[in-house]
Amino acid sequence: MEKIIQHNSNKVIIAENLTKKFGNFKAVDNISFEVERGEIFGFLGANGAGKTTAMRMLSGLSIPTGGKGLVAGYDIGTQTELVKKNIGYMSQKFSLYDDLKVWENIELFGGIYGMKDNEIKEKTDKLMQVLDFESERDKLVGSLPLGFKQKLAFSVSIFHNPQVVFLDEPTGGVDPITRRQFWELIYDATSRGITVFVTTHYMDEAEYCNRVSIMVDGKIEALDSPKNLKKQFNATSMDEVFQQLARKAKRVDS
Ligand SMILES: Nc1ncnc2c1ncn2[C@@H]1O[C@H](COP(=O)(O)OP(=O)(O)OP(=O)(O)O)[C@@H](O)[C@H]1O
Repeated sequence: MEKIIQHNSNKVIIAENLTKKFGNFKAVDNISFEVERGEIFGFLGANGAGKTTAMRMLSGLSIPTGGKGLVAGYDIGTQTELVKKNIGYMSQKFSLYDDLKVWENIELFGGIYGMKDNEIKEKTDKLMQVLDFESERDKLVGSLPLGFKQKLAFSVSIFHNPQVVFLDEPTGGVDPITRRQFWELIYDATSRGITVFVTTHYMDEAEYCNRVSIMVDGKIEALDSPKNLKKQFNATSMDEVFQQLARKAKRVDS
């Protein structure tokens, strides 16, 4: 099937009036934005703002009820299998198998993405070195600390070298030092041209992004670099920016 965006296009994600309704309720309400290749794009919003719903649409896991989107050059409404092949995805809910060993998880996901056995083996060796995980290779993933699991899950999500990776609260529940180590892996991925689209509730992480959008009740209320957003909202931190916008939310969610 013909690609809609040219290979040399620098826009890896394009959302145009993207909307998702559940019955009459607009979980995602007409959002538009573009993300450039190699960018770290932070996708912020209070609980229930619509982040996960939007991210699931962009990942080919849920069909929009309105508007359109292109991810890695493919239409998220009609080419979901191609979208899924060209992206990585990591969330707290969709992650590694606890009852498989580290190397077995890598082999499994590499295989799902159509990688050849020798390529998987070679890259696994390299990854174990980079993560300093050689002594964990034969351990069950379920026995690893959460921070280790998150680093491994991220590495597995980009193992097939996708154009873009979607991370839904990838560092939930770990301490700031472990989160910082995780972000080193993110920077390394972007230096190899992988685009990172990340949701987080941690405002220190928002500061690490090239640009940040903030959703309120299904709509994008602000979108710019952390520096410009602070200027625009006359704030000293992203936390302050976020608080000013989140206060406007009418939607109540658990
Ligand atoms: N399948 C569904 N059917 C009906 N309503 C839904 C469905 N999925 C999500 N919603 C609602 O859509 C809204 C947005 O939910 P979503 O999970 O996208 O928010 P979020 O910004 O990711 O929140 P959180 O930070 O809590 O994960 C919420 O009000 C939620 O209850």
